[in-house]
Amino acid sequence: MYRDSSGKALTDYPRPSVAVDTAVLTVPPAAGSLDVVLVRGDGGWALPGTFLHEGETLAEAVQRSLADKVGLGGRSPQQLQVFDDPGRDDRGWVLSVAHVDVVPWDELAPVLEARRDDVAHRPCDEVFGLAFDHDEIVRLAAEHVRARYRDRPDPAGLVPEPFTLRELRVVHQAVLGRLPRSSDTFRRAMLPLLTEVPGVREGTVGKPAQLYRR
Ligand SMILES: O=P(O)(O)OC[C@H]1O[C@@H](O)[C@H](O)[C@@H]1O
Repeated sequence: MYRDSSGKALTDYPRPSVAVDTAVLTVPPAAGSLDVVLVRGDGGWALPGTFLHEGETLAEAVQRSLADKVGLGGRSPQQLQVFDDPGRDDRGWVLSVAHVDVVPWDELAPVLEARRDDVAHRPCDEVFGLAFDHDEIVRLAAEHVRARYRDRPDPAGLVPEPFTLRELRVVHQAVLGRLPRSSDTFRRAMLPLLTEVPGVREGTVGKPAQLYRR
């Protein structure tokens, strides 16, 4: 076993526990907001998270926590930031590696329905009083996703393809929490980044709208 010059092994020094947490974000239809998935735990509502097990990667721990606490599989959340305030968990010294994922509503809805007593979604901007420092993780995750949506058409793939410019703008508005820009400015910024596909969407009012993909 490795020992340093004073004869101590790594286990002779105080070590933090490591946890992972994930902000799973989505846009529910008609809600007009960027929502986060919350789970009911012993300390109240929280992000789905867990302690890292021996021999496990962070990505494996994230997938295990999403499967166990939300019932969500097949996702690969992205690392956001390490939360390392030594007092963040009053049970002891715990670092949390925060992750973020954006999941289309159609994929999330059946999962939420199956666990509706213990899993919920709330607008990110209205979430306060979560366990640990999870409020802060939600703020950071929302900022991260909003920054990605500022100049790119639906980078997380929330709008099913093909879509009209109006459908795209509605989702951008929900993610950003406000009207992104005038519809003309939005059109000018997004059009060069979209591929026109054959076909139009017939609406109840106005002219049929052109369809696009990312
Ligand atoms: O909920 P359990 O599994 O008890 O502990 C994991 C949580 O402990 C906290 O530091 C982390 O933020 C993570 O959410």
